[in-house]
Amino acid sequence: MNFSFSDHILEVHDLSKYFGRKGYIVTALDDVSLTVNSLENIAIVGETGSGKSTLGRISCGLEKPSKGKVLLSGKEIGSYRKNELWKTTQYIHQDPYGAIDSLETVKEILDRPLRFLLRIKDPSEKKELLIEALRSSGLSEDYLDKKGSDLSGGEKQRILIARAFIVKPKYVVVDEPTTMIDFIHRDEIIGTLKNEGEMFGATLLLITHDIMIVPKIAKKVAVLYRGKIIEVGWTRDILKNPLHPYTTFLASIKPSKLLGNSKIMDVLNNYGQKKQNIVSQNKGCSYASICPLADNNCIVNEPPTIEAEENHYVKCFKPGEFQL
Ligand SMILES: Nc1ncnc2c1ncn2[C@@H]1O[C@H](COP(=O)(O)OP(=O)(O)OP(=O)(O)O)[C@@H](O)[C@H]1O
Repeated sequence: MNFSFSDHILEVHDLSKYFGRKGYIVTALDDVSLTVNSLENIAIVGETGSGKSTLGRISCGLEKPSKGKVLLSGKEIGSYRKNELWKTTQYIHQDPYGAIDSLETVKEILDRPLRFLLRIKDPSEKKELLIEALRSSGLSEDYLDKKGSDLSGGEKQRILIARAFIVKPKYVVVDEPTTMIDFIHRDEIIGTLKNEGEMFGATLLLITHDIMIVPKIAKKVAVLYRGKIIEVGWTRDILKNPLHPYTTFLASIKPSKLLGNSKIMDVLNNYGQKKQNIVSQNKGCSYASICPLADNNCIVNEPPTIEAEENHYVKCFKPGEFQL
């Protein structure tokens, strides 16, 4: 499935990733193709284990594909020098608690990319960049001397955002930015990410379980299910008119303000658990084992990818037939 734009920041072609685990192979990604235009943020949604982080990590060079290729700004990702790669792309980790050393000061954390990637030595230039990075992520200069242990989860997340954008990357992968954050701070973090992307001219790839935050930040969305893209298109089209039964299910979850992310994840994970009682299939649609519409054709044959409306692709024999 190829969602095509001009001026591509990212092109993923026929990407597969296999992990060997305890004598058997896990297919984390299965023949994924995706094209992302510059400055058009994309969200990758799907349940636990669907391959979102693997796709994000490969797309910014943190992991190597088993098959296929990735072009970043038109250049094969494997051919970047390390220094050049980390000035072009950054990855914001999903766990701000694990990613920030509690003994380091904010100044030390933010200084590292300035020293090792941008090679900035002049102290006044450094200070200016540090303050700019803090301000644009919603924190004041006073944070420079705070230690990791002094920061709340939301503040840690903002420091990770500041650290990523301080090098002015063109492409940033943001892995589950709100999972470990209080529900009430979720929108603020999403707003900060969106503003930073716009301010620094970076395209974001947002990885999330939570389809509700997608329209706040991403123009496009790709839905992953068991390592395959099963639907991709403009966010507004997919939320208004989901065509794959799985996307229909995702789009139907309307959390109240009282529901936190963990609750949404529980719903999705419980839904995914049903799979475990069903014999896994090698052929056919990967969703057939739990799809309410599946018939013998879906079990035996792999569904084609069709363009159901302009720039709205779905991999299903019965697009749009499932309603909740
Ligand atoms: N380093 C690894 N070694 C072995 N298996 C892995 C590794 N990384 C991922 N996997 C497996 O690949 C599959 C996809 O994992 P991935 O983390 O990409 O999914 P995800 O959709 O991001 O899940 P989550 O939302 O829980 O982070 C899973 O079955 C996972 O167990």
